Amino acid sequence: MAPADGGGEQPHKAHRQHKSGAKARKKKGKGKGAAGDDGGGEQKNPKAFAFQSATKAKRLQARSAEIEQRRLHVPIMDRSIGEPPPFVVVVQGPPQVGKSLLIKCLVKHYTKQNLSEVRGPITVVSGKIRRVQFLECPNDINGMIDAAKIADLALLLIDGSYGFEMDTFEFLNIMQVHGFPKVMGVLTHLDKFKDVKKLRKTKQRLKHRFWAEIKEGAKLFYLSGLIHGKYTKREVHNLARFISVIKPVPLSWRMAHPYLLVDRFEDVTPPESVRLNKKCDRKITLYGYLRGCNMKRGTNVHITGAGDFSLSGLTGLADPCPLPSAAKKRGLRDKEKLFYAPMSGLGDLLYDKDAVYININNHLVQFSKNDDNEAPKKQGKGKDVGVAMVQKLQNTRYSLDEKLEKSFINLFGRGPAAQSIDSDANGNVISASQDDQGDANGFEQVDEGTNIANADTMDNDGHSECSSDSEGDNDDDIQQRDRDVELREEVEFCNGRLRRKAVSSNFQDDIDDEGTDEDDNDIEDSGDDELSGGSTSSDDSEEVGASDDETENTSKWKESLLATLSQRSASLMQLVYEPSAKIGSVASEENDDTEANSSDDEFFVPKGQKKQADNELPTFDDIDAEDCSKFFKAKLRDWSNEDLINSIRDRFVTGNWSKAALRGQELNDNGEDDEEIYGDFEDLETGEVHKSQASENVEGNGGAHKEDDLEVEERRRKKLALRTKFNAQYDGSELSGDEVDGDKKKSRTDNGGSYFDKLKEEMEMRKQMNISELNDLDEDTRVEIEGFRTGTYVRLEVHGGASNYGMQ
Ligand SMILES: Nc1nc2c(ncn2[C@@H]2O[C@H](COP(=O)(O)OP(=O)(O)OP(=O)(O)O)[C@@H](O)[C@H]2O)c(=O)[nH]1
Repeated sequence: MAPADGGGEQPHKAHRQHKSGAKARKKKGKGKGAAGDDGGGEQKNPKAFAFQSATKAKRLQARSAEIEQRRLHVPIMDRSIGEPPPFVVVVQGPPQVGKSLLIKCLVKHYTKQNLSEVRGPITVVSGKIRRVQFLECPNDINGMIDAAKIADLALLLIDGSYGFEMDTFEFLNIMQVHGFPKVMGVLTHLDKFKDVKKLRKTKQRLKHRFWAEIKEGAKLFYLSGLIHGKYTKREVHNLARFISVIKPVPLSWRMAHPYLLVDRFEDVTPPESVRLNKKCDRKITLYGYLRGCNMKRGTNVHITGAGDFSLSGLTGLADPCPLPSAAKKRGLRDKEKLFYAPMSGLGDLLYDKDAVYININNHLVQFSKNDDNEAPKKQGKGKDVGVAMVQKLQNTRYSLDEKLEKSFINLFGRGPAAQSIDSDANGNVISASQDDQGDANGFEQVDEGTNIANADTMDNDGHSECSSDSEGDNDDDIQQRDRDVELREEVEFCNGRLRRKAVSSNFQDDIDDEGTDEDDNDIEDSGDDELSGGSTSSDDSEEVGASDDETENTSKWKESLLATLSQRSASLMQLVYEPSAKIGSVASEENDDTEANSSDDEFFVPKGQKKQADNELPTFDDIDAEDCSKFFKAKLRDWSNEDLINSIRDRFVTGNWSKAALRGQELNDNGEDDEEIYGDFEDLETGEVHKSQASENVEGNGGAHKEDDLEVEERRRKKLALRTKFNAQYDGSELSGDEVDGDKKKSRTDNGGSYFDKLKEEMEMRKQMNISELNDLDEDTRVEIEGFRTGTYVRLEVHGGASNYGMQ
């Protein structure tokens, strides 16, 4: 049929909206909800929306108040700026439980690299903004104590086929003392169970025992067994996901002290001194990521197991395992899956303060003596100079001792040979150390090579059905269960070694025991979806006083600054732009009163003597020192003295205010006088107009001032921007703007939330101000004032204490 209008477009039939029926009603309701045009039923019938039961309302109120209270924590000053240091995962368990294997599997998961042996901390990049450092906890009590101090997450490995051993409980107790970090249990050797029912019961029993020890709902992973000598990929993947999302618990002591987990160390003692005296004082360098808080030069350090030392050097190095740039792409490309394990012989480059060491795999460069004839063939071309040199060095017939002996004999000849012998000796010493290193590397790499070959065959494993379950919890309550469990140690010989079984009377340890099936489905039901349930809140009771963080280090950093400034020769910049005297005066101005007023004679009085003169009592300013608890005997003003009280009377309402006003008047008068003295005047004879200093500055240096003003203005704007950004992110302010529920708001204020919010805001503001101020300084000055920031890879140099390092 032809269209009625004779061509054009056929008009579409208009949509007919439902005016009645279910659809229309639904739409109506929606519209009301969104626009709220007619106020809805709440306005029409407020009674219907009022609470029905007073008890219920009371309970609701109590609940919301409880939730609110739980939200509140005394804020801790977070001093970290920039990239955070890697997250430390300590893998602990009794001997032969599978610690090394688990670390190897996790490293393989994150980096696709096979680790031949687990030695020292292993750093891997696990995400765009996250690095993880794995550490195998040694099987002795000292090792456990050290590991507990630095752990952010502890993976407790338990031999499922045997049950709990004493090592696990010992480590748990140690961790309790050091501020409990996050803990996850991992059951291994579950493949030893042939009976499925027995396996299920054992899992159940161990899970409840674990919960009793840590808390209800603590995470427990099950590694069901090995496939080609490795844990199944799926289970490792699940565990890795957990590790990646877990949030570290902020422990107040750790956040207030700088510490580092050393992942590499070198003995840099001159070989000659070692030769002369094997027990001479060694010089060692330690490398690691700085954690906790900033660290300044001149700090004393404690090396666990060795003692206290003063630092001879502290340098910041380039990050050996940097985070991939966050902005570029969404996921992590294979190339960027970085890792760093210098003690395990992984990683090609090692950076030092003034050198870079390159590791070359032996199978790539076959310099060993056996390949003497084959090497040139493999190269295809003639011998490279470098290759020839290395092989020549390998072909040395005489040992170092022999050569030294010979050179000693030659020395009597007094000919030109004596010189060459000298240099020879030096050369030998150097090459000897290189040889040593090469040998060591070679040894590791041979191992690695064989392992890689093995692993390649392992990789082709099929997936087994995964039964990895994680027992999640949604409960944030960190209160630990009461330890009313009686624990007994039973030493027995099992699987070729002595094992210390942990037997508790409250829990049936007999695996063969047929218990009730009450929770049989529990394990299978809980799954990976509970990832987010893992975060627990920390116990903040000990974190009071964190708000004073800014001031607590004041006196210390000023002291060290003054000391360094007085010692340091003036740099070129200072010579050109500032007289060195000025620096001294600025520093002394900042320092305490006594030091500022001290004469030259006093300046050269040794610090110790000065203290003695003060009757060895700490000064008032020591209260600001880092650990103020030590200085409680500080000599404060004697407020029983009447004169002293009178001297400050004017500052109170009862004081003589007229005097204070007079004083103010005098000050103003003086100011005016000054203006009169130095103000503008016109020389009537010459007709020259002299202007006051101030106005001259304003006019004459108008350009410069404008620039200054602009800078100030810009800085102010920057600060404001930061503040707004912070406010926008901050949940409290968001709520105050958007929150509709008046009750909630009220309870927040009532519960002191606003107080904590204010504290937090203040702290954040202070931090931002510090950052913006410090960013204006050049790097050296910044480090001098602030110290090295957390997350920096630092190199510590320590001198002395040979026997303590255990490296004779
Ligand atoms: N059947 C079975 N064997 C396992 C399991 N986990 C680890 N193993 C084996 O247990 C042995 C010890 O593993 P490691 O990783 O060396 O254990 P470890 O805890 O590092 O041992 P130490 O460093 O000596 O304390 C290895 O041969 C593993 O293959 C498992 O779940 N089932």
